[in-house]
Amino acid sequence: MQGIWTTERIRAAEDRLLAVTPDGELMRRAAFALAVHAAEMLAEHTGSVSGRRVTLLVGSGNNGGDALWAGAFLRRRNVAVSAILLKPERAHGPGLAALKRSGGKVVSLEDGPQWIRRADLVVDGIVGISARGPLRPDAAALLEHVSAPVLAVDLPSGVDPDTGAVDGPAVVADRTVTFGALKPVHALAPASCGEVSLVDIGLRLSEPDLQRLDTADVAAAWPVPGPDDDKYSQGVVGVAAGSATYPGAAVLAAGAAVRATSGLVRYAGHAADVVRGQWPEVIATGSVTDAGRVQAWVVGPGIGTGHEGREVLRFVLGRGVPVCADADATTIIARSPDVLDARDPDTPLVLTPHAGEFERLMGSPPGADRVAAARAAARKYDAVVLLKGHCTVVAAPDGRALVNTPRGSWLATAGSGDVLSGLVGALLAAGLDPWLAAGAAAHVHSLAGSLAADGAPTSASGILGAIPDALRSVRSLTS
Ligand SMILES: NC(=O)C1=CN([C@@H]2O[C@H](COP(=O)(O)OP(=O)(O)OC[C@H]3O[C@@H](n4cnc5c(N)ncnc54)[C@H](OP(=O)(O)O)[C@@H]3O)[C@@H](O)[C@H]2O)[C@@H](O)CC1
Ligand SMILES: Nc1ncnc2c1ncn2[C@@H]1O[C@H](COP(=O)(O)OP(=O)(O)O)[C@@H](O)[C@H]1O
Ligand SMILES: [K+]
Repeated sequence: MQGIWTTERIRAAEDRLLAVTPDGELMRRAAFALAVHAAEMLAEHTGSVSGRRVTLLVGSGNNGGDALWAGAFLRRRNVAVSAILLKPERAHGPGLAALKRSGGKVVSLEDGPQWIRRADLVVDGIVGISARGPLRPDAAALLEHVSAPVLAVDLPSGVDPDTGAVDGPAVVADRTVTFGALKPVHALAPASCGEVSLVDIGLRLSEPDLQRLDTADVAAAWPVPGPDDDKYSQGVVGVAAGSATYPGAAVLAAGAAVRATSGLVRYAGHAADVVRGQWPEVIATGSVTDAGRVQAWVVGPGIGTGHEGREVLRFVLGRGVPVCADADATTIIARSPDVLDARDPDTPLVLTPHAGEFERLMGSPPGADRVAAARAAARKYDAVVLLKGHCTVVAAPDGRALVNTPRGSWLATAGSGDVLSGLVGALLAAGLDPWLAAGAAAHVHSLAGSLAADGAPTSASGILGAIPDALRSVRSLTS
């Protein structure tokens, strides 16, 4: 697991470290690493370092100080460094002195645009973890002139450090070099951060506020059959999805369950014939009441939100096994919360809303702080909540939260959520902790999406077809 800490926690840890570190030492550690990355980017984009032009955007805090010191280090490699000071009277004193000593140039805010346009690389030192609200107009105006690659110091300015939300003009970085620990912005705003590099400056932090699964975590968690297993022992998953008019959801959710784990998948609903035709290995029946025993249910995609759907949901919630309630099932729960009375409070429930379904469940949209939103829903429903979106957040009622950072946006295609619910259900049936099941499913789902797309649009069927390759790629770490 990768740990992610809020800026409040990071600031407290920095204060502890600053108290036992010589003055300026931490900033120099940070800035040296920045300069190394800047040189690497110059070499990558222009073929050389010496003689290239770097322009620093320098705010009034330590983030600007990092940029100024990095500029001084770059001068040693004969880089032409110019610094635009947003508040000259408040620029970081020692950093500015170091830049001037090294032969770096300070240019006025008015002349800034031409220096930005001529740069081979722009270093964003406008704001770091003390940023508040949208970028101020003078900083925002400078960004209009940026066309060179951008290296962000600690985080891309204009993006909220704790939520990743963007409200107005903001830096879009090619690379972000961050110090001490990952902050929420790095997991929640991947498109603004670009490639993220973490530099160790010696910070010591305890339990993270947010986590991200490593491929190795997913590999370790994903169930594989052993010598003593048979088709039943690995957990049988039941899928209650689709309808005669909309059989696609049933085919996709059941198919994802088939591909996710070995063992057995049952289907119950009005699309039994179509599911059987597509997946002969699935045992399909017309109704949940005669589906047979399962160790987890996936319920909801395409079942409708009327009386029959409600009764199907009530039935599966009452079976005493984990349930992944998706799509129409989340809408039914929002409209008729009493269906949850059928649930044994000790059996796991995973809800997988997209933003619209979340709004139905909670009465308001997720808003800028999606982690807090998912946590609130998890508490309210005493369920694991997987909040879908570009970055998917998974929160448990006990407060654990993880984020799945996507590889592009290829998953934004019809039916893709049905594939995800099949994956979650298969992992629940195998007995995984529901929070980990949801996180691991989201991880493999997005990996399958990017493998299926491979640079061109894909479809839910494509994502489904790429699940084996995604699992092979994940598992290659363990073999
Ligand atoms: N501490 C450490 O150990 C280490 C810290 N390190 C570095 O320090 C960084 C944190 O530095 P920091 O705390 O000085 O604040 P920082 O983020 O630079 O902001 C400064 C000022 O910006 C302003 N401002 C705020 N919002 C704004 C907006 N929307 N638009 C425009 N301006 C805005 C506001 O100033 P104001 O003008 O309001 O007085 C605020 O005070 C951290 O990210 C890392 O890079 C590393 O060196 C490693 C060691
Ligand atoms: N812009 C995006 N980038 C990455 N993933 C996305 C994006 N938009 C949607 N997704 C993912 O695609 C899936 C869509 O699910 P859902 O909204 O239920 O669609 P459907 O109902 O068509 O199956 C979710 O896993 C979601 O996280
Ligand atoms: K920055």
